[in-house]
Amino acid sequence: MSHQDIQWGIAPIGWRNDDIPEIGKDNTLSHLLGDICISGFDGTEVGGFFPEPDVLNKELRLRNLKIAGKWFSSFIVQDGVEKAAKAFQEHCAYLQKVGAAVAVVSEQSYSIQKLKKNVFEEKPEFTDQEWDKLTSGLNTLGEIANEHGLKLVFHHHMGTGVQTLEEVDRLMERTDPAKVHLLYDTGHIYVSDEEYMPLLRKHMDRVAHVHFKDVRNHIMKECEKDGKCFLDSFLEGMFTVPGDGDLDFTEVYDELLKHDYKGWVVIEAEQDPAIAHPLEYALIAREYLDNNLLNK
Ligand SMILES: O=C1C[C@@H](O)[C@H](O)[C@@H](O)C1=O
Ligand SMILES: [Co+2]
Repeated sequence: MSHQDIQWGIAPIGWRNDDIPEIGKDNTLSHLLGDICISGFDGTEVGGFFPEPDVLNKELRLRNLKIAGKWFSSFIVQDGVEKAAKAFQEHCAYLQKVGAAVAVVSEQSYSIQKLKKNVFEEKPEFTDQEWDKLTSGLNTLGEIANEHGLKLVFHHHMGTGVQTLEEVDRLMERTDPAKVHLLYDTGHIYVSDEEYMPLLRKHMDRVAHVHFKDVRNHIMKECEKDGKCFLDSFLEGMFTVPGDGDLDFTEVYDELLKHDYKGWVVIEAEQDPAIAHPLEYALIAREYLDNNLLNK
């Protein structure tokens, strides 16, 4: 159990957002990587605007930064696993070339993540048959990840068919632990279930990647009252970096250490960069981690 076993990253999502490409569109890769160095993180995840592996590797090497992983939207339930597997092969090949540890997978069949629907009430539910299709498909994708020296980490996510603890339970029960791991995202499970520790305590043995996303409670409540969609909720400021919201990350961190967690913890706080200065918020996170988790 040691601090050194954890690598600390910060996601590009505070600078540029793949779901709304207009926001922060002038923030370049150099700008992002420079800010990551200034705020003292070990690396990042790959954003949609990142270049080919050779170009990226040079930029990383010059700054001594690493890549943790990259998001992949699967549509196994809607389109079948063959189509997903083809795209996932390419995804994993890219990740292998940039030395990543994990491939982040989110099942986006019938997802309302990008739609103007009430994210607090209108999420999709999978049928028993769809669950079978999803879980066996994920095992197939997990084999592909393993062949590339990566771990498939499944991202439970607001507005999708795998959002609540109950749904994560079902997914974990029906997938092979050697092929499908879990990405624990504090912010998504808190907005979904209003608590974040039960999921971690229950599934710690499957957790192979972590997103530290903080939540501003009062904004979450307002967004819920107004029936906002996911994208509008984050544009309102529902999410922020650790130290600026209402979650207690000391509890989470203690649990990770207790179980000898070895892997990445990535700060991930989508906000509008025109409102929340990305470097300013990276430094808020840095100060919180240093004062409350790493040097206590
Ligand atoms: O890991 C993530 C990636 C984003 O694209 C997503 O919308 C965000 O909420 C998240 O947690
Ligand atoms: Co996340």
